Amino acid sequence: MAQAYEARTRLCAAHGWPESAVEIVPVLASGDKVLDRPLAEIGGKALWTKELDGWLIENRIDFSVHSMKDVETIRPEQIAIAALLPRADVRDVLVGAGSISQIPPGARVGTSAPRRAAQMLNLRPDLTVVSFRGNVATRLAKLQTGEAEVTLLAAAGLQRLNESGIGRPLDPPQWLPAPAQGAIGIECRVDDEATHMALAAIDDAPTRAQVMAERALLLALGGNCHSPIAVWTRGDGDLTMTARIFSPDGAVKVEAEATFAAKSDGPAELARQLLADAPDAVAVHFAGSQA
Ligand SMILES: NCc1[nH]cc(CCC(=O)O)c1CC(=O)O
Repeated sequence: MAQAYEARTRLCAAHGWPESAVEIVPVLASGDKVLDRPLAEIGGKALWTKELDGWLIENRIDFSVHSMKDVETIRPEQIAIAALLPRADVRDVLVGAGSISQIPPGARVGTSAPRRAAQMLNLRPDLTVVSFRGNVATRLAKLQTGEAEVTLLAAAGLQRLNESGIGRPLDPPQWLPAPAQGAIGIECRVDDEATHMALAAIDDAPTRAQVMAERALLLALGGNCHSPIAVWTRGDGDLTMTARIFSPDGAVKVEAEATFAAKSDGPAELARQLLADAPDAVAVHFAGSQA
């Protein structure tokens, strides 16, 4: 909802519209309904877009607002990513300890994200990962009740909830975010030219360059919610991308870095390099290119 309000504010400001020109229709995603199992188990990312995609295609809404981290790499052909809002803080924050090295030996890390679990176990093999789902408030409550000592959350999500005081940001290159983390995307029907044009006015070019490159990397890796992929991209016209893939237990980490032009096949090339360098223990978790 915070993302939807931000999208409305930017859209109305760009066109001089009153906020009443945009009606916000809350739609509960299945990912928010099923909270007792890890996302990877119940079907992954489509859980965040399925309902809204249906509403959009059936003309019940004119555009939908998503956290791009939750949007699958292959979209329905009727749907266009019409705008990407200026990217917020891409970092994860650590809650429950002042730094990764200060986490008590053998502590439990609450997370259901394969990327966060593998990345943490790679740095701290002594830790134990426990499954942690739900919204920010639920996850923080689980820390309070002692289900885990530490957890990881996206800084962008906390900022949108006015909770940016929580936790310690984890800086790249030690800790890398998820593909498209911190970016809000707005989608409309491909054939709705008026809405597409209205939304194009608030599209942020550097964010689009980075997010599309990260989505291209994910696609070329054949990545999904079961595959721990972390990536950090900086730049605009020329992008520098650092990408890591892990074995689920964090024991193996493969890294590659490259600088390439936006919209080039740089991300696919980087993906090929990662998969070529990955031992079978890691590569087996990826479908390879053309996923
Ligand atoms: N469904 C998880 C999810 N998807 C997007 C965000 C945060 C906002 C963002 O990264 O844009 C979160 C919460 C989290 O990872 O802590």
